[in-house]
Amino acid sequence: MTETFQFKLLATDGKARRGEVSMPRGTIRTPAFMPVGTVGTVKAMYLDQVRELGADIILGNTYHLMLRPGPERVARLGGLHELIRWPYPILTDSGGFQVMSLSGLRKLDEQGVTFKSHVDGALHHMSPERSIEIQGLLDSDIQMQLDECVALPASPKEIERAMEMSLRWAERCKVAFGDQPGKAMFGIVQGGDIPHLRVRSAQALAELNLKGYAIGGLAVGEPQEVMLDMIDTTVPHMPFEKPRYLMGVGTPDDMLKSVARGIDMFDCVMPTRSGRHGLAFTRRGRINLRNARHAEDMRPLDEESSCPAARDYSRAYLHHLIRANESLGGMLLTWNNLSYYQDLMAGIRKAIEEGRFADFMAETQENWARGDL
Ligand SMILES: Nc1cc(N)c2c(=O)[nH][nH]c(=O)c2c1
Repeated sequence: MTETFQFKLLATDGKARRGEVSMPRGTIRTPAFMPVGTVGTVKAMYLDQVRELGADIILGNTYHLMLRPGPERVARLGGLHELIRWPYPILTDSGGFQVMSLSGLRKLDEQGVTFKSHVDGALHHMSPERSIEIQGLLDSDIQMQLDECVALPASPKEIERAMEMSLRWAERCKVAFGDQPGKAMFGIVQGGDIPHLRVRSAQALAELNLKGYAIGGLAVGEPQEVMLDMIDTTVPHMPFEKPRYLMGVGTPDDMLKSVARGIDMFDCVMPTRSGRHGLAFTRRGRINLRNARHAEDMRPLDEESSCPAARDYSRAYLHHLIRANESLGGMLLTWNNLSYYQDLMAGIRKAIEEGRFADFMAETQENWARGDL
């Protein structure tokens, strides 16, 4: 651990990178998957379980936390780490993405976003400066700039407008963040599915000399090949020596293919949300435990797994719990899924260290294709 924010590259294998982000609250081994701790909890998990599975960092959603318990209250209670009992790094998003997807958006202009809370209908305004202020009150370790993510498909004019405003907001967020040695503010590359706008955004953000950079505006419903094309377009214009974070991604296959293109950090609700709905991720692909074919299958999800949820419970029981809408069903499948995601990231890191990432990727995809155990 260090008193400052540092990123160092330990190994590369093709475009894949093995690195470490060192911060006062801990070290993040990259490539890293960040479980989403939406409202100060990784849903259906105890945070010590999340840590035991290998998570070095979790994500908090600024939109949800600003509505309740509220940033000033969290600050009075000692900050988010103290409140939720997670002493390791936390990354917070800016809130803008969820304002635009969850709230009753009322106005979006140069000053920021004005919206009605989905909780109580109260009116809120969030400027770039307020977003950074809120993330500071939460005592977030990695803070994201406020940006505007345009849902695809969208017109080139609309995508360019949003990208240029996001660049201006990035400059305002940098000023508001100031100089916080043990913390970082990341910029977010926008530009939709238009290559020259992606390049413009990445190059302009690089000029700001921020501590890390995210690729936003993807995982918003576009086909995987479009996402991968935009990663290929954007990464060469992102600073090589800074961490690269692909927001909202993704499935295990998305992450493998993105690591192969030079991405270091991921977050996604996929393992937690789909676990609560009965979907299990395993080394032999996905298993939907709602399916009647599991009703009398006494096999575990994966007897070779180190996770008790995968090794010690039958598919029949998991099927029963999910069909009965019992909390334990979502708890066990969330536990299994986060275990699988973290095991996959650990396998990726080791493969890059040993110069065999391409073989690891091919073997992993072959196992998925072989189907259920
Ligand atoms: N898929 C995405 C998930 C996200 N949380 C974000 C975000 O927070 N900001 N900007 C983005 O473009 C974005 C995309």
